[in-house]
Amino acid sequence: MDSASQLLLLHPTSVILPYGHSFENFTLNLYDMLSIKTTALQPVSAPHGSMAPILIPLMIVVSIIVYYCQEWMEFNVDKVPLGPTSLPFIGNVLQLKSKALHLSLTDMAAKFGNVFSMKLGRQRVVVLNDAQTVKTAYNGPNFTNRPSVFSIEFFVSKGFMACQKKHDFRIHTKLMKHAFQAVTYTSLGDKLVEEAMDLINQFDSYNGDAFNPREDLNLVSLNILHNIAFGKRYQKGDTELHEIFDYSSRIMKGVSPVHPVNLIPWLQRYPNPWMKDLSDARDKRDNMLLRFYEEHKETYVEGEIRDMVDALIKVEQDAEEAGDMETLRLLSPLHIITNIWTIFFAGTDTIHNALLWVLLYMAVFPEVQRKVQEEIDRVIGDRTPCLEDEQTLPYLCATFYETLRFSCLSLLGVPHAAVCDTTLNGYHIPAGTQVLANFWAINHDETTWDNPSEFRPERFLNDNGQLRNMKDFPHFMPFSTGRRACLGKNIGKSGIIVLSACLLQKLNIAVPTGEGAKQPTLEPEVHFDLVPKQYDIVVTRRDSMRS
Ligand code: HEM
Repeated sequence: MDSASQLLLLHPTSVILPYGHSFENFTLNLYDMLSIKTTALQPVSAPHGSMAPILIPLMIVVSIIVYYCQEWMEFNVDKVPLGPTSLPFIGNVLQLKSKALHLSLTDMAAKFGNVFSMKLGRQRVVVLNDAQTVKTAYNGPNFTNRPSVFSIEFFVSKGFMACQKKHDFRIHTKLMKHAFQAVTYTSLGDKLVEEAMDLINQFDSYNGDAFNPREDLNLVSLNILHNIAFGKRYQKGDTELHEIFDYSSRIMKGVSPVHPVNLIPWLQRYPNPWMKDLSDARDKRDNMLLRFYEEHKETYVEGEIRDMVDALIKVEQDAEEAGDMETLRLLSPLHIITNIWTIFFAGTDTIHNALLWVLLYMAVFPEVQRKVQEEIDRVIGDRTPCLEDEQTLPYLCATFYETLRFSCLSLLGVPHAAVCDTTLNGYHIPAGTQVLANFWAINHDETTWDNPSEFRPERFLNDNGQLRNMKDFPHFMPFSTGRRACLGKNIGKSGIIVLSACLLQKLNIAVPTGEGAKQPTLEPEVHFDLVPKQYDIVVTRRDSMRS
């Protein structure tokens, strides 16, 4: 989620971090807020004989007592999931290691149980730490909402992401699935190969010197998603690409839960620089995407679906012919571009992040890379890889799954919210409470995985080297589960597998060697997702190695 979230993604006043939003920034911002509040509370020299010197400390003490009585009631009377004692204003933020959020949450689960709660700022958030509980919650009807956050709704109010009405959400989902299917059956494979070939040429240009692949992979993932969504791809330096980067990064900052407009609600109603910046970014995005939409309308040819915009124009025309006003209501140009942009935003960062992990693991685990290449040579040979090859490359598929499990790039998924007052594992969860799944704990659970701290694609294969049935891994859900599970799962999987096949057919990836070479670490950086720390690799042509 979230570019979105990091998807975008997307989340609230309080406390959901958007995809890609650094957790470190989040905690720092809370400290800043706190220092502002404490400064604001400094008594300004009280007049002689005033009661202020006694009253203010007394009020503070009473507030603190009331705060802890409320917390005691929540745990012992309301029976919300147990959790660590919090501090007023900042909640449990100080107990979370910003550099190892996944470990902090897992430690808390060991202490308070697989369903625990904590406070982020003033909001109580419930964290689910085992596969069965996540399935119970996410596969049922009571946790299908997303938390409500002003700035997220500001950007996606016309789309499925912020939709809280069951009926409308169902229509949105049907439309989105339609858009995805249309793209999967058109030229997805060709688009992936085109990106892979450009990337190989780009890597060639480094002539075997060490380099950081982050920017190149960013462009590749943006191009894949933009091409699927709007039928356009870019070269480094294109003006339109800069505009996209510009408004996307402003939107990313804007959807942060600690953005001033989320923290101080009256800012949402009066003109101020923060609201102006949000409006400006939204206008730039909408103007560009509405232009793309109009261009598509003018050049649309019945029966030829070039991308998601065409797919939804077709549904729109079909609905017009059938007089289906119910569907048309959610197919205005603004609905169409908002939904497609959300998918673009959600997919770009996750693909980027997944590719970064794949390249890192290939460099650090050369034996795995060798096995992947041996399979590609045997099955594909010199032919250009295509979408259908996914079925015949079990070792590469297993490596993809192991990459998702081991890196746990989607650490907490996208936050859910309770639709109504409900219960989970005997605990009371009030309506609107945010719920997070700790996928790191699930992917590294020693009771379900054999030696989870080892990177071993073979765990997904049977004795004949074929992919095991995914039913053997009911605890593995890298794309989450239930009605809000990842919509781009197939594109994500095919995208990474086809790109990896193209790259590893032609290239060897290694860690830099020699004096002063920077060695990569497998430790992640905690954004909302888990992202590899900056690293360098060395890439050489396989054919040049053979000759
Ligand atoms: C390896 C790549 C990917 C992984 C690991 C991944 C994982 C996830 C996860 C864990 C969620 C949260 C689901 C939940 O809230 O329960 C999610 C949501 C989502 N993902 Fe992905 N994702 C990937 C790629 C993509 C791509 C390529 C796209 C778009 C083409 C995409 C679009 C979305 C959307 C739109 C949502 C929000 C769905 C909703 O709110 O109903 N994802 N993804």
